[in-house]
Amino acid sequence: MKLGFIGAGHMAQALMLGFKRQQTQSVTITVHSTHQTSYEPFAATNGFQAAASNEAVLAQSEVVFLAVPAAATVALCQALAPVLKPNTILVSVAGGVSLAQISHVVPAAQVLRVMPNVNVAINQGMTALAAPEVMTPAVYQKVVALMETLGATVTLPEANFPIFSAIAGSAPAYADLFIDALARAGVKYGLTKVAADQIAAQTVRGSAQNLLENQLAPWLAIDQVSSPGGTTVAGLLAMEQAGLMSAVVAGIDATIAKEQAPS
Ligand SMILES: NC(=O)C1=CN([C@@H]2O[C@H](COP(=O)(O)OP(=O)(O)OC[C@H]3O[C@@H](n4cnc5c(N)ncnc54)[C@H](O)[C@@H]3O)[C@@H](O)[C@H]2O)C=CC1
Ligand SMILES: O=C(O)[C@@H]1CCC=N1
Repeated sequence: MKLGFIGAGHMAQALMLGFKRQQTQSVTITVHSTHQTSYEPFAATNGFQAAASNEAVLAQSEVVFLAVPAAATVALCQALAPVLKPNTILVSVAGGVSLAQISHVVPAAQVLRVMPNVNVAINQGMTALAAPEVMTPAVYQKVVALMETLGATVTLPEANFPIFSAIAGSAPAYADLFIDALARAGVKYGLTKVAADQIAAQTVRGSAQNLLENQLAPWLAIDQVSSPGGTTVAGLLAMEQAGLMSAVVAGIDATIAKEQAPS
């Protein structure tokens, strides 16, 4: 399948690297962004085609990912409208930009909204897709199958995108913050940061895999670690006293509030 990318920042690069790494579908990638110095070397290093313009990406691609800053997405679609081919599928990854806002400026286009996270780069992503009412199921399934090569997917109503974006799109940063906090505690007690980072990351990876493989609710796994009268429950209670769960929920509240009222 011929894939195109407009934008070559963090999200676009994660998607392109994931598509390069997966072995389920045969894909070719064409990319353009406003920063020549970033997309041209990236394309050359990875065997992708660097296009001279956004229009050239459109001309060469069946599915085009729009991965520019959210605030630039509608204007980008407006600029692309005159050169859009009717069978091109546009896939917007922009947080907080609705299908209605995009379809308003490209009414004849086949547009889909997805929310991936950066873990798509290693085919461990979590991606939501919103199925537009006007798109045929076959076209929609084609994009679902494409995104499934990058990790897990879920179809959600667009109304759920802000919460999904918070607990999956942004959450790699929040999970990394927790890992960093564990590691810094390790440094406090004498471990090197390099060793502590690895220990904390592997522990969190194992815990996530345990929940998924055994379909365990987190609280059940927490109980398994907490020996009666032991160290873990003492740590858990101190974390709760410091407001860990409330702090996380407050962070998610702020994430959603920002998406719903971008600056
Ligand atoms: N970074 C992340 O983890 C996630 C980001 N997103 C969405 O992905 C989009 C991009 O975010 P990032 O990659 O983080 O930003 P970024 O700032 O790293 O990348 C933006 C890219 O867009 C390019 N660009 C800007 N205007 C352009 C135009 N008119 N034509 C062509 N290229 C243009 C820039 O040169 C740059 O390559 C945003 O809409 C964001 O909401 C969605 C999910 C997760
Ligand atoms: O920070 C952001 O706005 C984007 C959307 C989800 C993850 N990153």
